[in-house]
Amino acid sequence: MAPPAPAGAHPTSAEPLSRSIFRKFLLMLCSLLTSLYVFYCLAERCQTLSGPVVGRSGGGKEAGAPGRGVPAGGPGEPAAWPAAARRKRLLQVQPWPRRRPPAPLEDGEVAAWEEEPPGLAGSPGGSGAGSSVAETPPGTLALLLDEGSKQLPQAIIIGVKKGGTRALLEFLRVHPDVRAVGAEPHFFDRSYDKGLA
Ligand SMILES: Nc1ncnc2c1ncn2[C@@H]1O[C@H](COP(=O)(O)OS(=O)(=O)O)[C@@H](OP(=O)(O)O)[C@H]1O
Repeated sequence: MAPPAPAGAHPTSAEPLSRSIFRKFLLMLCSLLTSLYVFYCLAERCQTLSGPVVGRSGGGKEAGAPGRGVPAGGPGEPAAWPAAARRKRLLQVQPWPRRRPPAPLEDGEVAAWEEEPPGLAGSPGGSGAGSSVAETPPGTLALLLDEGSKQLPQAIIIGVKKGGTRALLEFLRVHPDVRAVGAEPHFFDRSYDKGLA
């Protein structure tokens, strides 16, 4: 019968083998956890840098298509994303408040309306809202809008006659993010009594 090994004696062969396996297992576990953490961080990063959404209405009609509301270099170009985000705010839908407009201005004239409807395609000042104005009889603000959409213009040009309002309208129309009406609606001086409906 063998006496028990004294303290500090050389361990048996089975003991270092189990320790070696345990160390390898720990090493593999640490590597696995590190890999999972890195993968998680990369997934979060990719989710944050996902492509911008342009517009809210119109489905995928203009999303990814060249033109209004899409970065010039394509939807996947990171350098153009900040500009696209700003444009997205410009193209967001503005709610249509159900209330009467303020009192008409004295000695004032509504010269033109500027609007930026969401998801509108086409050239600025072209056949969009401008053609609606030309075809719809005056008296309602609906004539400023495309069919099926209701929204107030985001900007209104107000000025006296011969005050240069037409020139201002034409200058603004040049901007690609401005959709201007084709004709002056004269809402406050001609159609105010009919309301917004
Ligand atoms: N920047 C600038 N400087 C000087 N004059 C200018 C400017 N922009 C427009 N105009 C003149 O303004 C006149 C047109 O004004 P409106 O567009 O307000 O006319 S309207 O009342 O809407 O029909 C029109 O004048 P008339 O040609 O005498 O009618 C324009 O020539």
